[in-house]
Amino acid sequence: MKPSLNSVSSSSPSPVVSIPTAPHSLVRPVAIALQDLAFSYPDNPDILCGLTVDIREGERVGLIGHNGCGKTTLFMLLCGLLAPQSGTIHLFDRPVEPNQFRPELGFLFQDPEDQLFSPSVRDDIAFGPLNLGLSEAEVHERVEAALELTGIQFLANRPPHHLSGGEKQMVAIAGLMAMCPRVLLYDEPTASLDMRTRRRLIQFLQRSDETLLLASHDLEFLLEVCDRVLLIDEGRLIADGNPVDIMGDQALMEKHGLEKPHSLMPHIEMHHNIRP
Ligand SMILES: Nc1ncnc2c1ncn2[C@@H]1O[C@H](COP(=O)(O)OP(=O)(O)OP(=O)(O)O)[C@@H](O)[C@H]1O
Repeated sequence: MKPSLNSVSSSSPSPVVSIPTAPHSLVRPVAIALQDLAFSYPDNPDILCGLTVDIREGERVGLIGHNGCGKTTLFMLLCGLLAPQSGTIHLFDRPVEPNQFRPELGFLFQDPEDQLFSPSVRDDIAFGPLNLGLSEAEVHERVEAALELTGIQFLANRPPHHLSGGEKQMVAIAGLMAMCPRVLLYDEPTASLDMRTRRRLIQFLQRSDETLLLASHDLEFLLEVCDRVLLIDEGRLIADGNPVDIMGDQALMEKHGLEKPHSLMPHIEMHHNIRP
């Protein structure tokens, strides 16, 4: 199917490649609503310029774009760690306020070191639920459930700072899951994972019911997990829709500094030069 060119925002100067995703996603309530979002750092202007997009509950959305296009910045805005210069962000119909804790939102940082600090993995996972004011029994239940969900029971008593990068990543994910968030932001979640752990994460995300927004340069990973992709460049939404159609569009991908994933390339027959 060829992408159709539709303008999805009246303030957007150029058309956005808009490719419909599964129709059932249209009837679910909106989890994240961005309206004309604009953001500049003091010494770095126009990181985001009028971004408008709705993400519905239960969608698994990949966020793609070249290095420095503003993916992590967008996540920090969604968490209220940064405030937009203009535009609005709503999470389940309530505006996101700067520095306001929203337990329904979880953010996996690009570097898991940034979110692990307790003496043991179990304590680390318990930290968030304890701060929600839950009873000891409820905290215990959530920690055990998160350990099981992520398959890291064997790490429960280890100090987080003695773990490998991939193990730390899974502990950080367990810590998020123990908060029972409805929306999860994952920033480069496969960056330090080996093939087996990456596969485990893919299966885990494929089974998850939460709304997911995943920023990644691992396009094969996004193809396996996501039902929708947003391509951003120069602070704007360039394409929005079906992952295979967007990532399979070589001209579109190359124009925005990306490469069509290998699995979407036409099959190339390999000829082995075998000498008798
Ligand atoms: N605190 C800051 N002050 C000034 N500029 C910043 C700051 N943080 C990030 N930037 C710049 O903002 C731009 C967007 O950065 P961001 O980290 O959001 O990009 P990204 O899309 O997540 O990149 P990557 O794919 O490399 O992780 C980059 O040019 C970056 O150098």
